[in-house]
Amino acid sequence: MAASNAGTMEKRGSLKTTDSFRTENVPETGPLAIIVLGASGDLAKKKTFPALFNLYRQGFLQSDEVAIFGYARTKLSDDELRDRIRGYLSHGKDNTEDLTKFLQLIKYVSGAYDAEEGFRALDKAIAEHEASKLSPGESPRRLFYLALPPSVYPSVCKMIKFYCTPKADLGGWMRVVVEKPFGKDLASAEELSSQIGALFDEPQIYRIDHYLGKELVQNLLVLRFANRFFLPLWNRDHIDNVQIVFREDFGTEGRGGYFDQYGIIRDIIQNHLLQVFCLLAMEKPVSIKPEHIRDEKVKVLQSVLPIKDEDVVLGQYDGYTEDPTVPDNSNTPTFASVILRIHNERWEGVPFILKAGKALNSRKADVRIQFKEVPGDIFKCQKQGRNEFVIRLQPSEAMYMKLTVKQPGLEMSTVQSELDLSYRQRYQGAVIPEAYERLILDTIRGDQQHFVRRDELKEAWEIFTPVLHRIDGGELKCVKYKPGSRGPTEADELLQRAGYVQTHGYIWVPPSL
Ligand SMILES: NC(=O)C1=CN([C@@H]2O[C@H](COP(=O)(O)OP(=O)(O)OC[C@H]3O[C@@H](n4cnc5c(N)ncnc54)[C@H](OP(=O)(O)O)[C@@H]3O)[C@@H](O)[C@H]2O)C=CC1
Ligand SMILES: O=C1O[C@H](COP(=O)(O)O)[C@@H](O)[C@H](O)[C@H]1O
Repeated sequence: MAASNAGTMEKRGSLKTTDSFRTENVPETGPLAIIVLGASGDLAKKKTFPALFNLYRQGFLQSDEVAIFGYARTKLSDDELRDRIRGYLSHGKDNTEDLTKFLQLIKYVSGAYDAEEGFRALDKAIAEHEASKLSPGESPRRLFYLALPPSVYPSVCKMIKFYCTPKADLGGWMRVVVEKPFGKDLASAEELSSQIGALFDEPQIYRIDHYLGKELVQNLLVLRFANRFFLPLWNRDHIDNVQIVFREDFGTEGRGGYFDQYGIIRDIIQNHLLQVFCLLAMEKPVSIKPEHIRDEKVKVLQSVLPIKDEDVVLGQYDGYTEDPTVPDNSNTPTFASVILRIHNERWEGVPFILKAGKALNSRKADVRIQFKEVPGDIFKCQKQGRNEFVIRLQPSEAMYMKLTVKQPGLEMSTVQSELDLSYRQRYQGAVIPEAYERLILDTIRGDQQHFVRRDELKEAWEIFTPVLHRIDGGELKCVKYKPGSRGPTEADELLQRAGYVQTHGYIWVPPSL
């Protein structure tokens, strides 16, 4: 969030659990400890601490109840950790009062991820904070954020369960946020789920997928179920094909070692794009309660047919293997286009094309719903293009409908135009929160709506595991593409085969203010 937006932010009162979303019978107030495990790492400095700072600036975290603890193996003093993260919070304005006060809330404890000593020291530091802040009738709240490689989740979860659980007589809660990738395939994800599930109940586990925290992703259910327009059209009778696309204009720079073990399907498609897919394709939930929404997501995932090889295109950009941490013979895809087909009454025959790539020609993520042609084309305008509803998730959040209108003037000719809802123009001055900010706030409030439930994750892995095993086994190969391009031409051919008809000569330009 831009620092310049700070002026438009409202200060909020102390955190309260929202009744309509309450998942546990928890006390609403009491000292709050946020523990960032892996505090020395990349995610912590780039996302977790900035999100916490933004929550603090907006008054969602208050000095009289919150303390933040960083934990990692690296030996650091409190001040050294603060100096490491300062630059990621300040946006160039180094010593604002808010920043200085926020940094003072942070303490650092160093220790191993599998030894009790460090976790006992962490527990002691948290307990001191709680003892100093606890008032009668209140209970401590502990939020553990695992900004760590998944390989250490089991041991870290054991340590926090055994050494950092608040004393039973104090009540309160403890919640654990785990990052993706949650496993590498169905079997490993299930094993990890069992290990963590043996220690914590499902309402304590927050499997984060930061795409679920993006403004326009959160808008999808509202769009679909609060607008009469869409209700009758959102099905196989009217929709021809759906694309969910993620593009990045940079490669795996600095993350090659991690990326090569996972690839683009595990990094983006199996989680981020599949979550968007669920929200687009699921049936209407009974209510907006987290469990009702997640029940519907599971159902639609269960209706996805096995992926066929001919519905997959894999790519790897030229130069990817030049990274010294990537093997020369790597078959890891940095690009993939995969068609999902749903076997149900609403979607039979409608391809959902999920496409993601690194080192492409642009950075954007959007959803493109292409409608079928109008029967009985009396204006002979079919060639000009089909109706499309496009949801631009990022950057420049927007949604627009491509439609055919009469060209202004004396002639009766038609032209493609759009109904455009560009957020920057329509909601001037509004602050769109960072995904992590929103999701951490949800965790504090006990709202699991935007987190992935265990059975949902299992279904997601069921869909992709056969393809992933075939890639890992070298049976499905990547084609090369040029960095800075659209990706492999084979992906465009796949799209055409799926029935997508491109509108030539039409480009949507985000309106300027
Ligand atoms: N970075 C990003 O942009 C994103 C990351 N994620 C996920 O978030 C989690 C953290 O990511 P990120 O911060 O990039 O990871 P890092 O590689 O930066 O690791 C975080 C910290 O974990 C410790 N660590 C690193 N490797 C190991 C290891 N093999 N064994 C034990 N400890 C280790 C290090 O701390 P120390 O040595 O001090 O203990 C390190 O500072 C991962 O699950 C990642 O997939 C998800 C989305 C985006
Ligand atoms: O989870 C991940 O997401 C980022 C892209 O996130 P965005 O919010 O900037 O779209 C991606 O770069 C990274 O590879 C992946 O691990």
